[in-house]
Amino acid sequence: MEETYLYDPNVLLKLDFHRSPAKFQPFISAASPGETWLKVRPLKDTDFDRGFLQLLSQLTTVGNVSRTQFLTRFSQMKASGDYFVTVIEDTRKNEIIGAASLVIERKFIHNCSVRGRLEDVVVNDTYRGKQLGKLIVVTVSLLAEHLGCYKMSLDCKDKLIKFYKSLGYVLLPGNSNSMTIRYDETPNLKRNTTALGVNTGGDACQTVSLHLPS
Ligand SMILES: CC(=O)SCCNC(=O)CCNC(=O)[C@H](O)C(C)(C)COP(=O)(O)OP(=O)(O)OC[C@H]1O[C@@H](n2cnc3c(N)ncnc32)[C@H](O)[C@@H]1OP(=O)(O)O
Repeated sequence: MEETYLYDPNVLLKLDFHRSPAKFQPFISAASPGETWLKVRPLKDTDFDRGFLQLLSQLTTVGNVSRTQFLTRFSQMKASGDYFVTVIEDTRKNEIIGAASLVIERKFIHNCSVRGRLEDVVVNDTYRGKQLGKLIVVTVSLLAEHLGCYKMSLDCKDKLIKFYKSLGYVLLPGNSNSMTIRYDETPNLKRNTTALGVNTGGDACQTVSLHLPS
């Protein structure tokens, strides 16, 4: 059966991992991830059967997504051209073990420029601590630069700030608050209003930006 990539996989081979401040020991990259059985590549339409959604459920609630729903969303993302869902596969097991998404946002400002947002970063818990988190985040960060983004940002919990700082992301002074209004919970305007902007310690999110050298 023919498989479809979300985007051109060859673009990942062009990324220069020496541009990243991340310290890889030993050195690895998307083109050479350190093991013959590891593959860094764009999401494929067949990854429904490689445990992609099960992996995402280690990050947040996925729900009961059917194959049809998955394929419809995949087609929409591919048609838009602005979604770069990137995965790490353990080819021995035919299983997706890491993922991160770059979403391109098109702007009028800065001469109709584009910026990137880093979303949905996760590594299978049995594979953590082996540089794969760094590998997948650096891959999509370099991809953002390659695609012409003037900056990339992300929201994360406080405990991950150190991780993202080691990859070049910084908290911008006076401009690192993440604010959210949720529409998927029982409507309760008073509660939502109260929650906005309140620092809830370890669960609070921070906005961290990567400014790419010009
Ligand atoms: C923008 C977003 O999507 S934010 C959401 C991030 N995702 C999650 O929280 C989902 C659950 N967590 C995970 O999937 C993983 O822990 C990840 C993706 C955060 C990290 O994956 P790993 O493969 O373990 O990362 P990796 O091995 O590259 O570790 C890099 C460094 O970050 C540190 N680190 C990794 N995870 C954590 C954590 N949860 N808390 C604190 N430090 C961490 C490691 O100790 C390591 O430090 P070192 O280089 O000094 O030894």
